Amino acid sequence: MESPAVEIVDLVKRYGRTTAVDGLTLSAAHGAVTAILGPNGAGKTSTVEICEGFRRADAGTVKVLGLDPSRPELRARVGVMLQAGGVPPATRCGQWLRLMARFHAHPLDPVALLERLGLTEHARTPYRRLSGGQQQRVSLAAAVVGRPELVFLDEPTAGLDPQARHACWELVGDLRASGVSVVLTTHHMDEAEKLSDHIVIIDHGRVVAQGTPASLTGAERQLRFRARPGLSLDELLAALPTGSTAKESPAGHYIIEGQVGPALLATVTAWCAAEGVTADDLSIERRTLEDVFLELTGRELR
Ligand SMILES: Nc1ncnc2c1ncn2[C@@H]1O[C@H](COP(=O)(O)OP(=O)(O)OP(=O)(O)O)[C@@H](O)[C@H]1O
Repeated sequence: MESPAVEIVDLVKRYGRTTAVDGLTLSAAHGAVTAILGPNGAGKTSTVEICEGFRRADAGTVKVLGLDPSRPELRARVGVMLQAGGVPPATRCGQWLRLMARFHAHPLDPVALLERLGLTEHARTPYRRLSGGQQQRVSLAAAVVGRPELVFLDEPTAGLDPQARHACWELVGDLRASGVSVVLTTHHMDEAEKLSDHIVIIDHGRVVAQGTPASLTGAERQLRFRARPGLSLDELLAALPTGSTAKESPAGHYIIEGQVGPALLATVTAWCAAEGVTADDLSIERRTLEDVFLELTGRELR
């Protein structure tokens, strides 16, 4: 069996008294898109930057394309998109991409890449004069122009408008289709669900769940509605078939799980009518990745 593109075992990273990564184990398969999700401060960037060779681990092992991340030969094989850009401020983005392309044996065409990411008319603009979203796209282009075997994208669509976000998603889809392994971090659950083969949710520097998007969200459906906050869930549950669960999360948003079908729907609407409650936006849906994420990592702000 082919070894993973990235293999992390028992990784620990400390900054003084803060343990940012606390025994994290994960692997990212070859030719797949792996998304690392986690609340602010969960340890995503620390983990990714150790894989990129920018930070040193305090304990554990990390292998990137089978090699230690500090090995110089990885530079030609791995593309990196940093949160902070990493492009010299005075450099024109077209010039920067051409330079990056020259470091690689079989680069993508920089002109076509600029066009694809909507940067053609900004090719001669110094990096520091570009908008945040344009700078973000330049960093993305720089990460992939060398046609890497593996690419790390740290929050690639943060601050991008919907058009640019879609262009980025298409690019990631094409990378995957051409056999490139992609490891990305994101706070956008829809993006992770749409793009990834494998999702790893981390919190407090450890993996709390992982799997395919479908295995994480499950096949179970939920009935959801909005109504005034503080309805008696005990009374509602008493009216529902055994095995059902009901919760209010956040206030005024009700979620019922169990044998979700017409009978349950009828019971809920009848109960609401008897209580004089108007149930708005009543719908039957699958659990979303965001539901799973919040269940696993809580609602507390970090
Ligand atoms: N250079 C540093 N010095 C001190 N503490 C740091 C340093 N870098 C990160 N930390 C701390 O380590 C923890 C993990 O940070 P990290 O940037 O890895 O999280 P993250 O999951 O990428 O967060 P975000 O989603 O906000 O980007 C945080 O508590 C952060 O404050």
